[in-house]
Amino acid sequence: MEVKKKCTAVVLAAGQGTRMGTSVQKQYLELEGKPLICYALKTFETSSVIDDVVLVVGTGQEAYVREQIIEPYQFAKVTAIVEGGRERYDSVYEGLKAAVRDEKGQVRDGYVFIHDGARPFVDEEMLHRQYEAVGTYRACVAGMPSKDTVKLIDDDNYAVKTPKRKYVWTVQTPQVFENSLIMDAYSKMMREDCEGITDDAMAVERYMDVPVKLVEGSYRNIKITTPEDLAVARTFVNGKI
Ligand SMILES: Nc1ccn([C@@H]2O[C@H](COP(=O)(O)OP(=O)(O)OP(=O)(O)O)[C@@H](O)[C@H]2O)c(=O)n1
Ligand SMILES: C[C@](O)(CO)[C@H](O)COP(=O)(O)O
Repeated sequence: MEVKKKCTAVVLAAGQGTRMGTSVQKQYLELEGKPLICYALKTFETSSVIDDVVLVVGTGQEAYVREQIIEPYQFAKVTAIVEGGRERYDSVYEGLKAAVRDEKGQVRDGYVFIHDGARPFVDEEMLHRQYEAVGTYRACVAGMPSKDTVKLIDDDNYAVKTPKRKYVWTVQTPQVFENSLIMDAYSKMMREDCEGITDDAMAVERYMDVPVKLVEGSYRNIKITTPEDLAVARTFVNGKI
């Protein structure tokens, strides 16, 4: 029987939530009785795939997060809380450094699941699909076929290209990688060029000779970005759809 590889989730909660426009950062907004970040953390806590969690928070927020999130909700799998950086990729890199190294500082065998704390509806089935896929492909990201036609535009908003819709997926998190692959990709990227990087797969696409596999996520796995997303999230939590 194959031995299960260690899986660490890096959960990102160091963003400002500018597009949400609230004084409280969106990951700590209350969603039907508990902070939004608790939904993803609970899924990882109860998952049979995820062994431990590194939580990436904003500067100076560690005590707040311990007192208001980790302790009251008993998230025992959160073994490290680290401070993130200015851009999402800075935060991911901080999380990765804490997630993939052993006591001797070597990158250990295993997989890392990088997840936006602002996506509350990651689910256990998705984690299983990704665990299966990463064993084969080394790099896999959750995504779904685009429901809309997508246009590439120029700086003046003129359409320049319309890709065939069957080839267009919108990408989500978790984005899952072999530890050594994503560490190599991120280390190179942080040294060389992070321009325009908006997801983790791009680090592998840009710096490693390994194709990234898209794995079915879920249409419920939305990122809470603007106020209308919160209304949808409430509907999901209340089981109305
Ligand atoms: N420097 C950053 C930026 C983002 N994130 C995290 O990355 C996820 C996805 O980012 P996004 O939705 O863009 O969040 P924000 O950066 O907070 O939002 P905005 O761009 O509207 O400010 C979120 O869980 C966010 O907390 C992070 O940890 N560190
Ligand atoms: C990683 C991501 O969630 C995939 O859709 C997304 O790219 C994050 O982007 P944002 O600019 O931080 O919202």
